[in-house]
Amino acid sequence: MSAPAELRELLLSRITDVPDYPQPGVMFKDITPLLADARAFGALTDAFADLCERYHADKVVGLEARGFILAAPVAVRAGIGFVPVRKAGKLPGATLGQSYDLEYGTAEVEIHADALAPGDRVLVIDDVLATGGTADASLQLVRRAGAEVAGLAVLLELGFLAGRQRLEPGLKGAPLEALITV
Ligand SMILES: O=P(O)(O)OC[C@H]1O[C@H](OP(=O)(O)OP(=O)(O)O)[C@H](O)[C@@H]1O
Ligand SMILES: Nc1ncnc2[nH]cnc12
Repeated sequence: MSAPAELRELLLSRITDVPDYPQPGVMFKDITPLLADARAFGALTDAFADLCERYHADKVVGLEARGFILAAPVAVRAGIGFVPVRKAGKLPGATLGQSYDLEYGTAEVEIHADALAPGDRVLVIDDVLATGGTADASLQLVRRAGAEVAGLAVLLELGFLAGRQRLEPGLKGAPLEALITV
C-alpha cells in the first residue's frame, strides 16, 4: 500500500534526482532535502511508526547508512528497539553475514548474532528499494538471527528495477510497504 496522496506529494517534492551518480546511467534519488525539512521528516517518521503498530513490530532494523537515519527516529517514536544491519567489518561483536549485489557493485551486510531473539517481530526499514539485493540479504539476516520478519518498509521503490519481484520469495508472505513508487 502506498502513502496517502498528500503525504506522497510532500515526500516526493523533497527527493531530488541526481543524474549519473555515483556512476553514469544511474539516476540517484537524494533524500537529504527531505531530511532537512522537519515537516517532511516528521511525517515520514510517523508513517513508518504507524506501520510498526499495524504489523505489531517490537524491533526496528535499519539498513546502513541511509536506512539508519530513517529507522532510528521511527524506533523512538514507536517505543521499540533499534537494531542496525551494517556493512561488513563495522560491528564489534560476533556477527552473521550475507553478501548481495547492488545496482552499482557488490557488498556484504552483517548483524550482531545476538541482536534479535526468537519471538521478536521485526520491521525492516530502508530509504530506497532498487534491485532488492540489500533488502533480501537483510531479511535473511533477520531470520538467521532467529526473529520473524513483520514487514519491510521503504520510502521509495524504484519500480523499473523490479526489486519487488526479486524479493517476493524472500518475503515469505511478509508485507512490503513502499510509501512512494516511481
Ligand atoms: O535494492 P538495492 O539495489 O540493494 O539498493 C538499495 C540500497 O542501496 C542504497 O544503499 P547504498 O549501499 O548505496 O549505501 P548507503 O545507504 O550507505 O548510501 C540504499 O540506501 C539501499 O540500502
Ligand atoms: N538510484 C538510486 N538512488 C538512491 N539510492 C539508491 N540505491 C540504489 N539505487 C539507488
